[in-house]
Amino acid sequence: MSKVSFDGVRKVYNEETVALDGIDCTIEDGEFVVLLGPSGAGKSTLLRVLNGLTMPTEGEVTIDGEPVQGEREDVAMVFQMHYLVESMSAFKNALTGGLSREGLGRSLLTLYDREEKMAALDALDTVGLLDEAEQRAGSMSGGQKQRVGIARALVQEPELLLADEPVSSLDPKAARDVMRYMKTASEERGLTTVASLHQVDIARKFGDRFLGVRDGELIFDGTRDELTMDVFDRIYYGEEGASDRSERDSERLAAPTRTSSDSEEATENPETPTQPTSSGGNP
Ligand SMILES: Nc1ncnc2c1ncn2[C@@H]1O[C@H](COP(=O)(O)OP(=O)(O)OP(=O)(O)O)[C@@H](O)[C@H]1O
Repeated sequence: MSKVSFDGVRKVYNEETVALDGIDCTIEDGEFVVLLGPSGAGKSTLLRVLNGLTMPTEGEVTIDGEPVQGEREDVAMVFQMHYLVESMSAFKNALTGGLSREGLGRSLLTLYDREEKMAALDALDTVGLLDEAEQRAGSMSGGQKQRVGIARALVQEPELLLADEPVSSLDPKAARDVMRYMKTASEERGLTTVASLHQVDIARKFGDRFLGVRDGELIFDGTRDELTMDVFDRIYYGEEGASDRSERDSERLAAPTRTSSDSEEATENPETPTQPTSSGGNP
Protein backbone atom coordinates (compact mmCIF):
# COMPACT_ATOMS: atom_id res chain seq x y z
CA MET A 1 0.00 0.00 0.00
CA SER A 2 1.13 3.51 -0.65
CA LYS A 3 0.04 6.95 0.40
CA VAL A 4 0.19 9.49 -2.42
CA SER A 5 0.32 13.29 -2.13
CA PHE A 6 0.05 15.99 -4.76
CA ASP A 7 1.29 19.34 -3.54
CA GLY A 8 0.63 22.27 -5.88
CA VAL A 9 1.26 20.10 -8.94
CA ARG A 10 1.28 22.04 -12.18
CA LYS A 11 2.26 20.64 -15.56
CA VAL A 12 2.72 22.83 -18.61
CA TYR A 13 3.62 21.19 -21.92
CA ASN A 14 5.70 23.15 -24.41
CA GLU A 15 5.42 26.28 -22.26
CA GLU A 16 1.84 26.77 -23.42
CA THR A 17 -0.53 23.87 -22.66
CA VAL A 18 -1.53 23.80 -19.01
CA ALA A 19 -2.42 20.16 -18.38
CA LEU A 20 -2.45 20.32 -14.57
CA ASP A 21 -3.07 23.59 -12.80
CA GLY A 22 -2.24 23.31 -9.11
CA ILE A 23 -3.41 19.89 -7.92
CA ASP A 24 -3.47 19.42 -4.15
CA CYS A 25 -4.71 16.13 -2.82
CA THR A 26 -3.79 13.10 -0.76
CA ILE A 27 -4.73 9.51 -1.57
CA GLU A 28 -4.65 7.22 1.42
CA ASP A 29 -3.18 3.73 1.64
CA GLY A 30 -5.44 1.15 0.00
CA GLU A 31 -7.96 3.55 -1.53
CA PHE A 32 -9.52 2.69 -4.89
CA VAL A 33 -9.77 6.08 -6.57
CA VAL A 34 -11.49 6.80 -9.87
CA LEU A 35 -10.45 9.79 -11.96
CA LEU A 36 -13.24 11.37 -13.99
CA GLY A 37 -13.05 14.20 -16.50
CA PRO A 38 -13.62 15.06 -20.14
CA SER A 39 -11.06 14.48 -22.84
CA GLY A 40 -8.05 16.75 -22.38
CA ALA A 41 -8.86 17.45 -18.71
CA GLY A 42 -5.47 16.20 -17.55
CA LYS A 43 -6.25 12.68 -16.28
CA SER A 44 -3.46 10.92 -18.17
CA THR A 45 -1.00 13.62 -17.17
CA LEU A 46 -1.98 13.17 -13.53
CA LEU A 47 -1.28 9.43 -13.82
CA ARG A 48 1.97 10.08 -15.65
CA VAL A 49 3.33 12.40 -12.98
CA LEU A 50 2.43 9.69 -10.46
CA ASN A 51 4.45 7.00 -12.18
CA GLY A 52 7.34 9.30 -13.01
CA LEU A 53 6.86 9.22 -16.78
CA THR A 54 6.36 13.00 -16.70
CA MET A 55 7.80 15.47 -14.21
CA PRO A 56 5.66 18.35 -12.91
CA THR A 57 6.61 21.85 -14.01
CA GLU A 58 5.88 23.04 -10.45
CA GLY A 59 4.95 21.36 -7.21
CA GLU A 60 5.70 17.87 -5.99
CA VAL A 61 4.26 14.38 -6.03
CA THR A 62 5.27 12.08 -3.20
CA ILE A 63 4.67 8.40 -2.59
CA ASP A 64 5.00 7.44 1.05
CA GLY A 65 6.74 10.77 1.61
CA GLU A 66 9.35 10.25 -1.13
CA PRO A 67 9.30 12.64 -4.09
CA VAL A 68 8.63 10.89 -7.41
CA GLN A 69 11.69 11.51 -9.54
CA GLY A 70 11.32 8.89 -12.23
CA GLU A 71 9.84 5.49 -12.87
CA ARG A 72 9.51 3.33 -9.78
CA GLU A 73 9.39 -0.41 -9.37
CA ASP A 74 6.58 -0.20 -6.85
CA VAL A 75 4.24 1.59 -9.27
CA ALA A 76 2.62 -0.44 -12.06
CA MET A 77 0.48 0.84 -14.88
CA VAL A 78 -2.34 -0.70 -16.90
CA PHE A 79 -3.04 1.01 -20.21
CA GLN A 80 -6.09 1.23 -22.46
CA MET A 81 -4.06 -0.56 -25.12
CA HIS A 82 -2.73 -3.56 -23.25
CA TYR A 83 0.50 -3.84 -25.30
CA LEU A 84 0.68 -7.62 -25.05
CA VAL A 85 2.92 -9.72 -27.27
CA GLU A 86 0.13 -11.40 -29.21
CA SER A 87 2.20 -14.40 -30.28
CA MET A 88 3.07 -15.29 -26.68
CA SER A 89 0.89 -17.09 -24.16
CA ALA A 90 -0.96 -15.29 -21.39
CA PHE A 91 1.53 -16.86 -18.97
CA LYS A 92 4.59 -15.53 -20.80
CA ASN A 93 3.03 -12.11 -21.15
CA ALA A 94 2.33 -12.03 -17.41
CA LEU A 95 5.89 -13.14 -16.69
CA THR A 96 7.29 -10.08 -18.46
CA GLY A 97 5.87 -7.94 -15.65
CA GLY A 98 8.81 -9.14 -13.60
CA LEU A 99 11.21 -7.53 -16.07
CA SER A 100 10.54 -4.06 -14.70
CA ARG A 101 11.35 -5.41 -11.25
CA GLU A 102 14.50 -7.16 -12.37
CA GLY A 103 15.77 -4.48 -14.73
CA LEU A 104 15.60 -4.15 -18.47
CA GLY A 105 18.88 -6.01 -18.95
CA ARG A 106 17.01 -9.29 -18.91
CA SER A 107 15.72 -10.53 -22.19
CA LEU A 108 12.45 -12.27 -22.84
CA LEU A 109 14.49 -15.40 -23.53
CA THR A 110 15.75 -15.52 -19.97
CA LEU A 111 14.78 -18.63 -18.10
CA TYR A 112 12.58 -17.58 -15.26
CA ASP A 113 12.91 -19.23 -11.89
CA ARG A 114 10.18 -21.14 -10.12
CA GLU A 115 9.25 -18.23 -7.89
CA GLU A 116 8.68 -15.94 -10.86
CA LYS A 117 6.59 -18.55 -12.64
CA MET A 118 4.51 -19.04 -9.51
CA ALA A 119 4.00 -15.26 -9.27
CA ALA A 120 2.78 -15.16 -12.88
CA LEU A 121 0.38 -18.07 -12.30
CA ASP A 122 -0.83 -16.49 -9.09
CA ALA A 123 -1.49 -13.20 -10.91
CA LEU A 124 -3.36 -15.01 -13.70
CA ASP A 125 -5.39 -16.77 -11.04
CA THR A 126 -6.24 -13.41 -9.47
CA VAL A 127 -7.67 -12.20 -12.79
CA GLY A 128 -9.52 -15.48 -13.41
CA LEU A 129 -7.31 -16.71 -16.24
CA LEU A 130 -5.42 -19.61 -14.71
CA ASP A 131 -7.07 -22.10 -17.04
CA GLU A 132 -6.16 -19.93 -20.04
CA ALA A 133 -2.51 -19.52 -19.03
CA GLU A 134 -1.20 -21.31 -22.11
CA GLN A 135 -3.56 -19.61 -24.53
CA ARG A 136 -1.96 -17.30 -27.08
CA ALA A 137 -2.72 -13.67 -26.19
CA GLY A 138 -3.63 -12.91 -29.79
CA SER A 139 -6.51 -15.37 -29.64
CA MET A 140 -8.06 -13.85 -26.51
CA SER A 141 -11.00 -11.46 -26.26
CA GLY A 142 -10.40 -7.78 -25.49
CA GLY A 143 -11.48 -8.26 -21.88
CA GLN A 144 -9.21 -11.27 -21.41
CA LYS A 145 -6.29 -9.37 -22.90
CA GLN A 146 -6.85 -6.52 -20.50
CA ARG A 147 -6.94 -9.01 -17.61
CA VAL A 148 -3.59 -10.38 -18.78
CA GLY A 149 -2.38 -6.76 -18.75
CA ILE A 150 -3.50 -6.50 -15.13
CA ALA A 151 -1.78 -9.80 -14.30
CA ARG A 152 1.43 -8.51 -15.87
CA ALA A 153 1.19 -5.38 -13.70
CA LEU A 154 0.61 -7.53 -10.60
CA VAL A 155 3.73 -9.61 -11.30
CA GLN A 156 5.67 -6.39 -10.86
CA GLU A 157 4.53 -6.60 -7.21
CA PRO A 158 3.46 -2.95 -7.06
CA GLU A 159 2.24 -1.02 -4.06
CA LEU A 160 0.45 1.47 -6.30
CA LEU A 161 -1.58 0.38 -9.32
CA LEU A 162 -2.45 2.97 -11.97
CA ALA A 163 -4.85 2.39 -14.85
CA ASP A 164 -5.39 4.81 -17.72
CA GLU A 165 -8.83 4.18 -19.21
CA PRO A 166 -8.41 0.42 -18.83
CA VAL A 167 -11.88 -0.47 -20.10
CA SER A 168 -12.59 2.21 -22.70
CA SER A 169 -12.42 -0.14 -25.65
CA LEU A 170 -14.50 -2.93 -24.06
CA ASP A 171 -18.20 -3.71 -24.17
CA PRO A 172 -20.10 -3.03 -20.91
CA LYS A 173 -20.04 -6.65 -19.70
CA ALA A 174 -16.32 -7.14 -20.38
CA ALA A 175 -15.61 -3.73 -18.85
CA ARG A 176 -17.37 -4.74 -15.64
CA ASP A 177 -15.52 -8.05 -15.51
CA VAL A 178 -12.17 -6.34 -15.91
CA MET A 179 -12.98 -3.78 -13.23
CA ARG A 180 -14.24 -6.49 -10.88
CA TYR A 181 -10.94 -8.38 -11.21
CA MET A 182 -8.96 -5.18 -10.78
CA LYS A 183 -10.88 -4.33 -7.63
CA THR A 184 -10.42 -7.84 -6.23
CA ALA A 185 -6.69 -7.74 -7.00
CA SER A 186 -6.37 -4.38 -5.25
CA GLU A 187 -8.23 -5.61 -2.20
CA GLU A 188 -6.44 -8.97 -1.96
CA ARG A 189 -3.02 -7.42 -2.40
CA GLY A 190 -3.70 -4.26 -0.43
CA LEU A 191 -2.88 -1.96 -3.34
CA THR A 192 -3.62 1.72 -3.60
CA THR A 193 -5.31 2.11 -6.99
CA VAL A 194 -5.99 5.10 -9.23
CA ALA A 195 -7.95 4.44 -12.43
CA SER A 196 -9.28 6.88 -14.99
CA LEU A 197 -12.65 5.88 -16.39
CA HIS A 198 -15.24 7.48 -18.61
CA GLN A 199 -18.08 5.05 -17.88
CA VAL A 200 -19.65 6.68 -14.86
CA ASP A 201 -21.86 3.71 -13.96
CA ILE A 202 -18.81 1.45 -13.81
CA ALA A 203 -16.87 4.12 -11.96
CA ARG A 204 -19.58 4.39 -9.33
CA LYS A 205 -19.80 0.65 -8.91
CA PHE A 206 -16.12 0.08 -8.21
CA GLY A 207 -14.69 3.38 -6.95
CA ASP A 208 -14.39 4.24 -3.24
CA ARG A 209 -13.52 7.83 -3.95
CA PHE A 210 -13.82 10.03 -7.01
CA LEU A 211 -11.63 12.84 -8.28
CA GLY A 212 -13.15 15.10 -10.94
CA VAL A 213 -10.65 16.91 -13.15
CA ARG A 214 -11.55 19.68 -15.56
CA ASP A 215 -9.15 22.01 -17.39
CA GLY A 216 -6.30 20.74 -15.25
CA GLU A 217 -8.02 21.57 -11.98
CA LEU A 218 -9.37 19.24 -9.33
CA ILE A 219 -12.99 20.37 -9.14
CA PHE A 220 -14.42 17.42 -7.21
CA ASP A 221 -13.10 15.08 -4.54
CA GLY A 222 -15.77 12.98 -2.92
CA THR A 223 -17.54 9.72 -2.21
CA ARG A 224 -20.04 7.74 -4.31
CA ASP A 225 -22.97 9.39 -2.56
CA GLU A 226 -21.51 12.82 -3.20
CA LEU A 227 -21.09 12.12 -6.92
CA THR A 228 -24.56 13.36 -7.86
CA MET A 229 -25.84 14.07 -11.34
CA ASP A 230 -25.15 17.78 -10.81
CA VAL A 231 -21.58 17.11 -9.78
CA PHE A 232 -21.11 14.75 -12.68
CA ASP A 233 -22.45 17.32 -15.16
CA ARG A 234 -20.18 19.96 -13.70
CA ILE A 235 -17.16 17.69 -14.21
CA TYR A 236 -18.03 16.77 -17.79
CA TYR A 237 -19.86 19.83 -19.07
CA GLY A 238 -18.66 22.69 -16.86
CA GLU A 239 -20.71 25.17 -14.86
CA GLU A 240 -22.53 26.48 -17.92
CA GLY A 241 -23.11 23.08 -19.47
CA ALA A 242 -24.39 21.72 -16.17
CA SER A 243 -27.34 24.09 -16.33
CA ASP A 244 -28.26 22.75 -19.78
CA ARG A 245 -29.57 19.48 -18.39
CA SER A 246 -32.92 19.06 -20.08
CA GLU A 247 -31.53 18.03 -23.46
CA ARG A 248 -29.18 15.52 -21.89
CA ASP A 249 -31.89 14.20 -19.58
CA SER A 250 -34.08 13.41 -22.57
CA GLU A 251 -31.14 11.64 -24.23
CA ARG A 252 -30.61 9.64 -21.06
CA LEU A 253 -34.28 8.72 -20.94
CA ALA A 254 -34.07 7.61 -24.56
CA ALA A 255 -31.07 5.40 -23.79
CA PRO A 256 -31.60 1.63 -23.75
CA THR A 257 -32.80 0.29 -20.43
CA ARG A 258 -30.39 -1.55 -18.16
CA THR A 259 -29.85 -5.25 -18.51
CA SER A 260 -30.49 -7.58 -15.61
CA SER A 261 -26.74 -7.88 -15.01
CA ASP A 262 -26.66 -4.12 -14.50
CA SER A 263 -29.46 -4.07 -12.01
CA GLU A 264 -27.24 -5.01 -9.07
CA GLU A 265 -25.98 -1.46 -9.26
CA ALA A 266 -28.84 -0.15 -7.23
CA THR A 267 -30.02 3.40 -7.69
CA GLU A 268 -30.15 3.99 -3.99
CA ASN A 269 -29.34 7.60 -4.73
CA PRO A 270 -32.02 9.10 -6.99
CA GLU A 271 -29.45 11.55 -8.28
CA THR A 272 -27.27 8.68 -9.45
CA PRO A 273 -25.78 9.54 -12.81
CA THR A 274 -25.98 6.92 -15.54
CA GLN A 275 -23.90 7.21 -18.67
CA PRO A 276 -22.44 10.47 -19.91
CA THR A 277 -23.78 11.49 -23.28
CA SER A 278 -22.79 13.87 -26.03
CA SER A 279 -19.62 15.82 -25.26
CA GLY A 280 -16.61 15.28 -23.07
CA GLY A 281 -14.51 12.66 -24.84
CA ASN A 282 -15.57 9.05 -24.87
CA PRO A 283 -18.77 9.57 -22.86
N1 LIG B 1 3.09 15.11 -24.45
C1 LIG B 1 2.28 16.17 -24.58
N2 LIG B 1 2.73 17.27 -25.21
C2 LIG B 1 1.95 18.36 -25.35
N3 LIG B 1 0.69 18.46 -24.85
C3 LIG B 1 0.21 17.38 -24.22
C4 LIG B 1 0.97 16.18 -24.04
N4 LIG B 1 0.22 15.28 -23.35
C5 LIG B 1 -0.96 15.88 -23.13
N5 LIG B 1 -0.98 17.13 -23.63
C6 LIG B 1 -2.08 18.09 -23.53
O1 LIG B 1 -2.35 18.27 -22.15
C7 LIG B 1 -3.75 18.38 -21.91
C8 LIG B 1 -4.20 17.26 -20.98
O2 LIG B 1 -4.02 16.01 -21.67
P1 LIG B 1 -4.28 14.60 -20.97
O3 LIG B 1 -3.91 13.55 -21.97
O4 LIG B 1 -3.60 14.57 -19.66
O5 LIG B 1 -5.86 14.64 -20.75
P2 LIG B 1 -6.89 13.44 -20.49
O6 LIG B 1 -7.87 13.95 -19.51
O7 LIG B 1 -6.14 12.21 -20.15
O8 LIG B 1 -7.57 13.26 -21.90
P3 LIG B 1 -8.14 11.91 -22.60
O9 LIG B 1 -9.31 11.46 -21.80
O10 LIG B 1 -8.50 12.36 -23.97
O11 LIG B 1 -7.00 10.93 -22.60
C9 LIG B 1 -4.41 18.31 -23.29
O12 LIG B 1 -4.60 19.64 -23.76
C10 LIG B 1 -3.39 17.59 -24.15
O13 LIG B 1 -3.49 17.98 -25.51
